[in-house]
Amino acid sequence: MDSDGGLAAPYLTGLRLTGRRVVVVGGGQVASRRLPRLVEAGARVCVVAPTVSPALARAAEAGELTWWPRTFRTGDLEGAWYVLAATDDAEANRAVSAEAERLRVFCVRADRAEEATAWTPATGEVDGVQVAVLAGRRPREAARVRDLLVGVLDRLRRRAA
Ligand SMILES: C[C@@]1(CC(=O)O)C2=NC(=C\c3[nH]c(c(CCC(=O)O)c3CC(=O)O)Cc3[nH]c(c(CC(=O)O)c3CCC(=O)O)/C=C3\N/C(=C\2)[C@@H](CCC(=O)O)[C@]3(C)CC(=O)O)/[C@H]1CCC(=O)O
Ligand SMILES: NC(=O)c1ccc[n+]([C@@H]2O[C@H](COP(=O)([O-])OP(=O)(O)OC[C@H]3O[C@@H](n4cnc5c(N)ncnc54)[C@H](O)[C@@H]3O)[C@@H](O)[C@H]2O)c1
Repeated sequence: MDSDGGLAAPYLTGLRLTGRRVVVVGGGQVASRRLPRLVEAGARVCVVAPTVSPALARAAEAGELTWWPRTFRTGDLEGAWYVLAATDDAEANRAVSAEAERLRVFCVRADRAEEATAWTPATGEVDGVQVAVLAGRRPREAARVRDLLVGVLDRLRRRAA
């Protein structure tokens, strides 16, 4: 917990992940939604999960990411620059988050945002302009505002063309 009790707004930044190890623990719906952006950003992604979605299994087969088909163990975060805890097991998410904290690696926790050191924005891109929206733990609002902004950027781009 940060010194202000978690009330300050997060500090927005852009992680440059090319060639850097990112560990995603869990391979279900939430991990599958977030994985494509991480791969596109050039991260060396390792997914740790006993089972993964068909899309993640295909990405692993294609060599786009590494899949360790087992539950999380202490030591799995070694060398990671960024971590996502996205299992459906609160105890596993807690262990991932605690290990990341110990290693001082920023970590998203899909089930308990107030205990995480990073949050995932709703993102979009138009012609090299990236948009990232956080709406104070209101993910549907974040996605709605992202869609509005992408729509505006798209109209501006078409008008300029
Ligand atoms: C924007 C987006 C980005 C992405 O995920 O890529 C995103 N969540 C999305 C969708 C979504 N999230 C949830 C549902 C199902 C329920 C529903 O429909 O409402 C759906 C819809 C779905 O899954 O379809 C439930 C939910 N979300 C969080 C918790 C836990 C908590 O708040 O403690 C729970 C309860 C879990 C539970 O009950 O266990 C937490 C977070 N979710 C965030 C991001 C972070 C900051 C957002 C901000 O500040 O604005 C934050 C704080 C941390 C993080 O996880 O990084 C993405 C839309 C992307 C898009 O549409 O493109
Ligand atoms: N933050 C968000 O945006 C958001 C959105 C929806 C749901 N959630 C929450 O996120 C969590 C994950 O949701 P989901 O829909 O992706 O779940 P899911 O059931 O689709 O996937 C869970 C994954 O976790 C893996 N897993 C289970 N125990 C594990 C362990 N010990 N080590 C490693 N992997 C393990 C499973 O093999 C599976 O791949 C849930 O707590 C859910 O409530 C968060």
